[in-house]
Amino acid sequence: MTLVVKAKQRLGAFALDAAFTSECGITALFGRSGSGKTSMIRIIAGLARPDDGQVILDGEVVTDTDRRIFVAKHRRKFGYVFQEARLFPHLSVRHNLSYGRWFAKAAGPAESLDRIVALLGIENLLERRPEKLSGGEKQRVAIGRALLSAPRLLLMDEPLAALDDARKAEVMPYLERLRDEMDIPIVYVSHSITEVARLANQVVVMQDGKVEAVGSALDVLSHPPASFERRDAGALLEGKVESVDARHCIATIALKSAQLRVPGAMLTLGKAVRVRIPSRDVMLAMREPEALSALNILKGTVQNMTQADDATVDVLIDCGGDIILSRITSFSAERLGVCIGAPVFAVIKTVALEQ
Ligand SMILES: Nc1ncnc2c1ncn2[C@@H]1O[C@H](COP(=O)(O)OP(=O)(O)OP(=O)(O)O)[C@@H](O)[C@H]1O
Repeated sequence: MTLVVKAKQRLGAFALDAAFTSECGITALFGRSGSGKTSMIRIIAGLARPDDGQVILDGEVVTDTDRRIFVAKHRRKFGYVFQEARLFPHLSVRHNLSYGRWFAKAAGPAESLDRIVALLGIENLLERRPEKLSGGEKQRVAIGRALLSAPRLLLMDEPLAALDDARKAEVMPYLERLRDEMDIPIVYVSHSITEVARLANQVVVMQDGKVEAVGSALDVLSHPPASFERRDAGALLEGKVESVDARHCIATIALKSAQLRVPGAMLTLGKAVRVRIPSRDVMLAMREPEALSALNILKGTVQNMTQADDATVDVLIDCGGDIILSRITSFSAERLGVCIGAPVFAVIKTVALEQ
């Protein structure tokens, strides 16, 4: 599946001028509030016409301003999930789901209700009305309803933004299953680095109506573009659970060549996981530190250094093919003599497991 989007649109004082191509899996549209993510998704959905642009899914043109093609939104057979679940309050969960299916009849073979219900873990909710569901449960039903309409593409606009952290954590594994088990491409709008780090295969970073960076999640997040909130900068790495020390609740994750220890006794051996290491949580040492409480100290070589406005330096460290980012003050960089090519030790204070 390939989605090609090119769009120019003037919205009051705001000018959208963005283009990207995405392949299968989850493509995250990521960026600050007002960067143009929703405007972009509205154009893909057919909820808005660009002044100039194209939307092409797998070779089928659904918008082309030059050729005056604009397929109406209900004929695009795209599914939508919004921030609010928007379920019918007077219908049970089962009937809300059937509503999605009813649309699918025109669209082609529908996914089996049982499969979707099991995928989203909503078996026990089928007879309930939406008012008796938690926010996370409502959102899972909304996703189920969208999937049952047999969409060719699923558009999700901040689907977790209205949920608290506990509900977000509840829904996230279902989104992962959706990504891994359903053959439906997803465009996922978010301004949460945690969601993007955990879910996205590809990331399109939006800034002031333009695409600032595009690429695999691992690449884009580990080489953060200028617009990234500085607190969001960090490395995203993939690895496998190599061993679990149940007594100490510590798992060892094997990366390309480095190993990381992370808290977590419940992990399955061999499971593929992602870890995110915020750059502000990585200190540098020029000699191997001893007797530290930090679980992870990686040896590497400085590959690049970028000076920021606030008297800090982002240091890119190559640890045998695993790239770690460290943010230190310019003062520390000078005092330690950190320079490109220097051997260093990265002392990692926290590792977030995005399993
Ligand atoms: N119909 C409109 N008329 C005028 N300005 C608009 C219109 N729609 C959107 N805008 C402006 O376009 C800009 C981009 O809005 P958009 O909703 O696409 O951003 P976003 O990245 O999705 O933001 P958020 O994360 O806050 O939802 C904003 O400055 C918004 O005020």
